[in-house]
Amino acid sequence: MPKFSGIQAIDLRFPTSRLLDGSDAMNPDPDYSAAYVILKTDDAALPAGHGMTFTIGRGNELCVAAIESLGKLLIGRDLSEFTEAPGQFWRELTGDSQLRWLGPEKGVIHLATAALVNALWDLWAKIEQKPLWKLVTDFTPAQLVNCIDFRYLTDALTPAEAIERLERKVAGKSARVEQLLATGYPAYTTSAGWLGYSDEKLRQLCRSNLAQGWEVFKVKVGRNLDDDLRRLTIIREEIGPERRLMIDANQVWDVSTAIDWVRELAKFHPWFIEEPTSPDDILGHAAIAKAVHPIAVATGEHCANRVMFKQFLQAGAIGICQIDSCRLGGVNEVLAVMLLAEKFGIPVCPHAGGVGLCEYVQHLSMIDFIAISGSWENRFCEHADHLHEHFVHPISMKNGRYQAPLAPGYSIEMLPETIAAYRFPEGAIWA
Ligand SMILES: C[C@H](O)[C@@H](O)CC(=O)C(=O)O
Ligand SMILES: [Mg+2]
Repeated sequence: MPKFSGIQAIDLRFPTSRLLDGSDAMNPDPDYSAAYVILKTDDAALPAGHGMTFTIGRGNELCVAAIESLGKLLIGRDLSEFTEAPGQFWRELTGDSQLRWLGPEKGVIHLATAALVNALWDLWAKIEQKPLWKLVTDFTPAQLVNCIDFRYLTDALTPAEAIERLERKVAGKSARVEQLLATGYPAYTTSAGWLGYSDEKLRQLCRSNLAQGWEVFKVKVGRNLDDDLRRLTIIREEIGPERRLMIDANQVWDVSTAIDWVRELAKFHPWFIEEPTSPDDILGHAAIAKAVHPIAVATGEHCANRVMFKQFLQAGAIGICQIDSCRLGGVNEVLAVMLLAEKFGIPVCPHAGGVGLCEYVQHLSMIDFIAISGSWENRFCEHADHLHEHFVHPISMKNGRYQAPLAPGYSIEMLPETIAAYRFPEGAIWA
């Protein structure tokens, strides 16, 4: 049986702040970055697993160090320990008694968990010669549930209930695979509305995105109310009154400011307000949700773990669940949150963009559609048009929809020339 034999953790940074791509009210100058992992086994005939976690620049080196510390737990273990009991393996990786003190299951150590766990899944899917979404949706309900650590969840969802809920979706799975392959998964774009872009650039990008077939748009708000009113007027002029529009404040407001500000913007009919306040304030989100109804409240890109998501759902604090492929501890924990969201009847609209996040989350939305919620109604996977050229198997979009990836793996492997050029600080881009 192959054993894990080596881990390489690499600091990759992309200078996106130079053009203010990705800028918002809280993060004015992000340099999209990846703490990138290559996971090897002692079987030279097997491919390597690739994974990454996402940061916005400074501090990426902390994730690299955490990946190196956590990665030592894998070395010498059999690959089959992961593939036969993925949930138990995940618990062991996140449960190391000394490393766990750094979280538990939050912050840098959990970002590192995501990079390693995602590399494990990439490796498994490559060995099975399937894209990740197909690997997971081919599981029986019991196999899928076996991927999840249910500790801290059973007051909301037990493994037995999860299996029973998944069983209900089995009959329609193959029809949904056909539908997905025929049309792709619905998406929305954030590319037009970064906060640092000029009004003219916002207008031009709305036009070019409409021409490419985009129907659903998200724009950044929250730094200055007059700017928001002007920018939302522009975007409504361009996309019209009917298309869906969402707004994202990236955590800048107190609860009462959020309520007042969103009421001022309500005339633009946003579908949801994203991250209106601290990502840890569950009751604050619940208060905002009540006050701004029927505008939904969305959060998740900074939601640390499945326990926090459980409470957001139990408290009725969110109308949209934004799983994040790198903030949660990789595929296993994302599956747990998607099952919880299904139980509470809340649509999953993953956070994406950054670098690599679109490549990852397309698989997760497809798993949700085929095997978990069985629906794409009111569900859109985020898209942003940056840095896809760096991937061996980049996303493919048509008419604002993600086309199902067909290459084996989790679509996250980067080109060797990218890894050489963007390595921080020694790569040519940074020299
Ligand atoms: C700093 C990131 O670009 C952030 O603005 C992304 C985000 O909030 C989103 O895509 O949503
Ligand atoms: Mg956001």
